[in-house]
Amino acid sequence: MAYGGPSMNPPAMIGAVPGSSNLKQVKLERESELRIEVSDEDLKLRVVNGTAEIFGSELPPGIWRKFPPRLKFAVFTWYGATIEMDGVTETDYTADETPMVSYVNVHAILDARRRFAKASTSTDSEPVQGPRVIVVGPTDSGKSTLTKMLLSWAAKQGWKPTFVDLDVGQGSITIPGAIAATPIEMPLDPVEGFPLDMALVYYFGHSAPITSVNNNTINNVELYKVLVKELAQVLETQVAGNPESRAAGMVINTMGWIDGVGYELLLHAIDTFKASVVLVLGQEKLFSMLKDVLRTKSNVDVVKLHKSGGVVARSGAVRKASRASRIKEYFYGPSNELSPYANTVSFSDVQVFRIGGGPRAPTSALPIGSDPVSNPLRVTPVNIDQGLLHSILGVSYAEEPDQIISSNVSGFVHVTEVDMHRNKITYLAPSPGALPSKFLVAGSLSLVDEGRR
Ligand SMILES: Nc1ncnc2c1ncn2[C@@H]1O[C@H](COP(=O)(O)OP(=O)(O)OP(=O)(O)O)[C@@H](O)[C@H]1O
Repeated sequence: MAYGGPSMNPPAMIGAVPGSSNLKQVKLERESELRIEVSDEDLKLRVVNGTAEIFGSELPPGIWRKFPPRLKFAVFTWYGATIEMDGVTETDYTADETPMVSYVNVHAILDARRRFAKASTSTDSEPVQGPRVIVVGPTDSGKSTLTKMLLSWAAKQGWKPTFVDLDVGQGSITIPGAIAATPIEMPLDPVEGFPLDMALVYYFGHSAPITSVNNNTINNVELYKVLVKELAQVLETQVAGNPESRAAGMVINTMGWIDGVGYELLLHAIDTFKASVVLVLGQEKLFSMLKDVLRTKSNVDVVKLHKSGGVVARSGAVRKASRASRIKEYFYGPSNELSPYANTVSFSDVQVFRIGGGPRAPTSALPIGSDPVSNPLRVTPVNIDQGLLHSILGVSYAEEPDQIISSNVSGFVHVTEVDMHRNKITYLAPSPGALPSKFLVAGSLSLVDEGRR
């Protein structure tokens, strides 16, 4: 099997379907895929013949599915299929060189380990832990995509693995700026993505551990580590009481930041989650560094995998736009089918906090002898004023302000109006009614509301 770089074959088209200018059929040979970037309009697609899957999730035969604008995905077939599309794509081409066989081989090994762990549950006093897989690699190496495949293939076989998302840049469970985990009980829907109802979410509040806001560098590396630890500890307790989820293990997605502090954070995540399999996508250097540093740990396997030629590289601007659309998706749904609820409350009904000392103060602005580095874990009340307009705030489950760092959030609100005359704040929330808590957490994430997409 050959895999690696892109192989752009002219679409193996059966041709336009008579009677409709936008209908076309594509015949896919075994182990090939149709790579699609949806244009600015929805695309409809169905499997006419054979079987095909999108990132590990099988498409039901004959049924039209609608894919929203700008979605990038591949329809892969193991044994051959005919696909029908209705609509105009930005791009679509078939590729027969994919790393899918190596990915499914990894799945087979994980499956065997899950079975071994499950069998041990009933016999051993110290049950074996199922595989804890962490997917690492540079930006745009296909980490999220491989994560989805491994989860969907596992769920298809009846496992309920836990998905852990540490990528605050994209935030696939809820929104960017959050780290979260959720059990996966069914293959993932290619449009809806990850289920939200059982998610355990911590709000970090920034799109990267070190960010720049209004030309000020904000270093929240400590906070990131603390939240990763909190999440790991809670999952550890949950898994300890649940043999099914312990045997199924975890699949952990990480940020594409792999140098310097980013590398340290990867090691921190590997250690904190006690990862047993490290999958390194598309980078020789990272692979050998990790292999070397983890060589003394006999229970950790470091595996190198090829990046798929279909992964679409995104510029900084595209990433920013995709973060904004991810946040909109949280409030409006993937196909703009939901309506968030607007609520207006008095300033006194809520308390907003920020974690960390904000930007570093220049030494010259501080009293002599004082430390220019502010406490990275300090929880400070925030005055409600126009500065909060457009902010995305996490609704904390904390009962007291000093529990804010260690508390998960019930969801997010988007501040759409701050009325300084009436001391009222208006926000959008995904569900109606009063907020489950009055403690709100602010970070540097915001969304300038352009209304519905
Ligand atoms: N085989 C493929 N064909 C078409 N599109 C693909 C394929 N694989 C991945 N993509 C698309 O490429 C984009 C980037 O992939 P993905 O999000 O998996 O990369 P990543 O490494 O997780 O990115 P990040 O650096 O943001 O974490 C996504 O939009 C994904 O749907």
